[in-house]
Amino acid sequence: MTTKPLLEVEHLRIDLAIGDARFAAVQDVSFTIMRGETLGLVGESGCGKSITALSLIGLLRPPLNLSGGAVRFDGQEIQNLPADEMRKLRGNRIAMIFQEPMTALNPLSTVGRQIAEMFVLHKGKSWAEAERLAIEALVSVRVPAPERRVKDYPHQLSGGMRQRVMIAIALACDPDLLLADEPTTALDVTVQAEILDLIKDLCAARGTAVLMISHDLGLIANMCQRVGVMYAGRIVEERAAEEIFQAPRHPYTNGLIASLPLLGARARHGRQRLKEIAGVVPPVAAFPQGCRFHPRCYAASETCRAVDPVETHLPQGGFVRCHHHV
Ligand SMILES: Nc1ncnc2c1ncn2[C@@H]1O[C@H](COP(=O)(O)OP(=O)(O)OP(=O)(O)O)[C@@H](O)[C@H]1O
Repeated sequence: MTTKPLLEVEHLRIDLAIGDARFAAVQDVSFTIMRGETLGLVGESGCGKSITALSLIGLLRPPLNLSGGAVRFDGQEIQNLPADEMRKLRGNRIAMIFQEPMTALNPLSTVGRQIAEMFVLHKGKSWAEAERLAIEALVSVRVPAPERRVKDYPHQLSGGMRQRVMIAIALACDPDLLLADEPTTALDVTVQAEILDLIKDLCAARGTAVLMISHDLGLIANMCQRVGVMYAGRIVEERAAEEIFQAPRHPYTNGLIASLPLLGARARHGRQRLKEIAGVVPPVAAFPQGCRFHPRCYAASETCRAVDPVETHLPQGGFVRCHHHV
């Protein structure tokens, strides 16, 4: 018996409109997520990670639009779903948490009310029942004194507590898939680790699949079974997390790993200079011809300047998109 993926994304294309011109901000992006699996998307700022996640649940707005490819969720094509059906899917079966919970939470409503709303809207519960479930949801995300906290407004909570509330809202309806876009970037390092552990534990216990987005390869390596490395609107390498970390095949992945701080060395020497990849991700309208990474790549050749590399599928699973991959 073959198991079908929970999410299948095929040849996704997202266009950015500038005046009358259209530029592919994301092009030919394909990946799958199995039930209960955690896939990481990693890459520098501006690579297209967030807009990829937003496109999956119909949240792209002009000047961006999903212009090609297919998104199948649990066997159903959802890229052209009518808005009301997409709204039902969102929150109920696919949930999302963002970097800054303050922007996603309503400042004028108590956190208890905002969690309870999920049970009323999506599960048809009465308000009395939903308020009881909201307290249980706060217990599950390890918020102390939940009976008191449900009466708090978002601004009365710390950043870490707000993110716990967002997780409680996201997981309230027991979704099959959680999209987590830089969920800890705005938090202190110690709080970051607690929130990541919480996401990992809750999703593992409930069998929730996760698409985890971060610019931090270290975080992704800890959280994910498989990793897709994005550069300039493309996935350039996609493999099992341990393999990619031990033996990167794409020069960009190699550069990301080389720029990670080595904790041991830093502890010994106090400070450590990181090897950065020279240059920055170009804006969408200035993606280069040929391989989009070639202007920053140590291995670039004439072929790379002229010919866009295709995905080379690897015998042990996954792929790499590079003319000179190792
Ligand atoms: N509303 C918008 N209008 C114009 N360009 C946009 C808009 N949203 C995103 N972009 C562009 O699309 C590209 C991809 O952005 P995206 O936010 O997905 O990148 P990212 O990899 O998630 O980085 P970050 O972590 O900074 O969000 C970037 O070049 C960005 O400038």
